[in-house]
Amino acid sequence: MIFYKPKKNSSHFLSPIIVALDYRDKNKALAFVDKINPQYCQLKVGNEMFTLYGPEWIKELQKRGFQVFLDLKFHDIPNTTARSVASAAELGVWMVNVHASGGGHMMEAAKKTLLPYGKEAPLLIAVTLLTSMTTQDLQPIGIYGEQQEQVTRLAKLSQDSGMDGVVCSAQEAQILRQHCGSSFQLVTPGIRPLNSVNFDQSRTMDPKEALKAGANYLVIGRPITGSEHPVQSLKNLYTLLMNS
Ligand SMILES: O=C(O)c1cc(=O)[nH]c(=O)n1[C@@H]1O[C@H](COP(=O)(O)O)[C@@H](O)[C@H]1O
Repeated sequence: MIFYKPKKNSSHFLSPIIVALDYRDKNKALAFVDKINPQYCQLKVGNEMFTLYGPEWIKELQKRGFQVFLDLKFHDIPNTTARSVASAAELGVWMVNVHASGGGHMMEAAKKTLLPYGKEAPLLIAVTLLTSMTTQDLQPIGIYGEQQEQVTRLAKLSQDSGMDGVVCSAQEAQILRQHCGSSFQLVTPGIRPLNSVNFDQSRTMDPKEALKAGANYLVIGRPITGSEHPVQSLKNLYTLLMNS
């Protein structure tokens, strides 16, 4: 099993699991977080919890030793996006993301703003095509062709614009490995262990298969946080991946 580096040039290694902390209630989130160990996973804070609880919530998680992926999917003009990414860096988060469809100028500006942070800069990741979307969803938004073509096009643009990696579905991991090489980070939501419900996700994959396909990180929310025993579900997944 391969472990992954937390920040560029760091000698510490991280679990491949990122748990999406999509809770409305902070106390419910803490009831889970306080029973797990940072060795098992990193934590992703998205729009729901950040809107409610802000930077203090990030600090609470960092105080407990967790690396935080701030998933606010910035998508704006280059100047605004760059300043937002710099604000994320000020929070000391481990990973932050933007939407690749914001374009090359936007991503380059975001990358440039992180230069002063050197080794302390968060990993900067671009979302390609949301894992809830299928080929049928593309035409109404003016994109003709297959989902995989769109993901590949945006992943290459992201790499050329200096991103450390992309968010994609694990279904595209293998092809992106071929196009983008081995050091480009592939962060894959839509992870669904056998017998779990897809909900609104379309492009899904089993966790072991996702790692085999070339994903670096597996983003997983409801199959863990919505399960009857979230702590046990996380530990089981960790053990499964470590023993594979
Ligand atoms: O950027 C993300 O994290 C993301 C991108 C994407 O394409 N698909 C996607 O599901 N996500 C996030 O990954 C998490 C998936 O959660 P579950 O579907 O509950 O496992 C959610 O927090 C989403 O916001």
